Amino acid sequence: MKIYVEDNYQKLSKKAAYILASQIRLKPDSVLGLATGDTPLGMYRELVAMHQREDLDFREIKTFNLDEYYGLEKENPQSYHYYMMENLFKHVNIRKENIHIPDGEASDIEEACSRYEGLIRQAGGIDLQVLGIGRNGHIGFNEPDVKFEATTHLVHLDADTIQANARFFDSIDKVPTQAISMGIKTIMQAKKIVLLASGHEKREIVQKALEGKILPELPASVLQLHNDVVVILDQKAAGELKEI
Ligand SMILES: O=P(O)(O)OC[C@H]1O[C@](O)(CO)[C@@H](O)[C@@H]1O
Repeated sequence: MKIYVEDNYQKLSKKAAYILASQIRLKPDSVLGLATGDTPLGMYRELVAMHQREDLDFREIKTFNLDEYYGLEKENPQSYHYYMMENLFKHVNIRKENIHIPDGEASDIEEACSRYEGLIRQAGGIDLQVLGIGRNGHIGFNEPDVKFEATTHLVHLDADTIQANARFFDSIDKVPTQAISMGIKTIMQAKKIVLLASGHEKREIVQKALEGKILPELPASVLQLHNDVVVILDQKAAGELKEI
């Protein structure tokens, strides 16, 4: 595991964008796994700027997002479909048919999940997966007490996650209680993983995930078992690490 500690969020975002841009330039038909949440927003801004300034080319890129709320329409401003369109896809030259996000409106959930896994396989697997980390250690929407062998599936969100994400909704009772998420197995099959964390409130969970025991109670701890993980932190999120 390679850990970079950057001075601040802006530098973290630039570093992450640089790694993604290198992946895109070295392999223009890369398959990228993408994340939502506040943390990658700066990285997406940088990538859009690189596309506009330097012609960073997304034409052959395929993307698979980690997760989507279950029960929200794609057009809902709180959906991850909407987030990805607004923050990345509508600003770059990616082809619509190359964008994949779990279907939060699927009526046959099992079929939708296994189709998603099939599409990832058909694309040749994920070359580079971007991750954030939840305050409870979740990656994607894989909540504590996760099954490490799970692939894409329906998850029930933890009270902590619902609370944390309530800031994006009018009230807490509007936050969906379920989501479709890639599983830990799906994530661990990515060839390379880039984990981002920023801010004081992540410092304890980052320390436990990177330096503590590998436990289903802390889903992100499984990343210690992956052989190509780059972690990019700002100073605040790195504050509790012992080995830096
Ligand atoms: O970057 P944030 O907003 O702290 O979110 C952390 C994690 O929580 C989620 O937003 C889900 O709750 C994930 O998508 C994200 O990786």
